[in-house]
Amino acid sequence: MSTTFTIDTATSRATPTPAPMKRLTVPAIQRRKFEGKTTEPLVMLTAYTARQAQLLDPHCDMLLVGDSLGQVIYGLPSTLAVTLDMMCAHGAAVVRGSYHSVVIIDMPFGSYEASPQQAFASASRIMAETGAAAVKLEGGQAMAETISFLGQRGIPVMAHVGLTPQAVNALGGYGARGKSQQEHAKIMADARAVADAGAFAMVLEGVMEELAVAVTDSVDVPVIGIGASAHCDGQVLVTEDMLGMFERVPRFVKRFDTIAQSIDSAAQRYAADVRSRAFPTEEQVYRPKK
Ligand SMILES: Nc1nc(=O)c2c([nH]1)NC[C@@H]1CN(c3ccc(C(=O)N[C@@H](CCC(=O)O)C(=O)O)cc3)CN21
Ligand SMILES: CC(C)C(=O)C(=O)O
Ligand SMILES: [Mg+2]
Repeated sequence: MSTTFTIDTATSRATPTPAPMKRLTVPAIQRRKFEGKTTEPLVMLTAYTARQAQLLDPHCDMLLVGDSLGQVIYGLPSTLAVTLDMMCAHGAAVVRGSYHSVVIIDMPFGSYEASPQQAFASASRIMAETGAAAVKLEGGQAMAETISFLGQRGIPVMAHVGLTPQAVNALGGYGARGKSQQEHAKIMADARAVADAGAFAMVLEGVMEELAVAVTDSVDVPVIGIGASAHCDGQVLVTEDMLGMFERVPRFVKRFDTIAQSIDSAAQRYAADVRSRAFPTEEQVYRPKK
């Protein structure tokens, strides 16, 4: 009896046939907007490692390698110091760990804003080194030309409007956006501009709910909310926030577990067992067979 193998085009690795699940595509995600009011919302979570991707992948439509890894993985104070090297290393790991979800990689601060040409150089490196399906970048009207430039050259772009964390210094903090009439109009114009420029979907972060509903109803691509509205076409959260890794989280996070407590408890019991020589026992040491 011989086993047949499939070469996974995303990972170039041989996997036993049949593959567990079919890979979703960017056009399939974009089409979800038009499949009617009964369509289920799109499910997106962040992933930064191969094993995390493996565990989340079967439950998601999209996995985002977010620049939030700066804070979550590297202990940085904001996303501003995240580099292309970091995004490529974690992006490749997530693609290796996933078979089903569309993998999207955040473009880090400083790697795309100067010109469409700079954005293409950075995005093409991300696509080549990771095997991801798309990139995400922050900004509205100011990024429309860049989104269209990348799209025309074969790089699908997810936009990110509303609270854009890479602009934290200009915004003056991480507070909700769209409270004034002026800000409401600006964010609505940003959403329309990125949709018109050909973004296949957009993240809408940290905005007043009324604005989130209006944006979702005003653009013809999926709007993925975070601190936005249940009316959005999908939702995203940072996985570590959702798992309860942190004591303090933004208002928009729902905690589905409390893994910080599990890790603390396990480390405490490991330390006690080492100090009392209760670990290792005969189960964990190598002895000659009898
Ligand atoms: N772990 C994590 N989760 C995120 O959602 C996230 C990141 N990191 N890093 C990148 C950005 C930064 N984001 C943030 C960061 C802080 C708040 C926050 O503290 N929100 C407060 C209100 C703050 C204010 O009013 O000034 C809240 O209670 O919602 C929100 C979004 C969202 N993104
Ligand atoms: C919070 C999501 C949308 C993000 O951009 C990130 O994780 O970096
Ligand atoms: Mg981000």
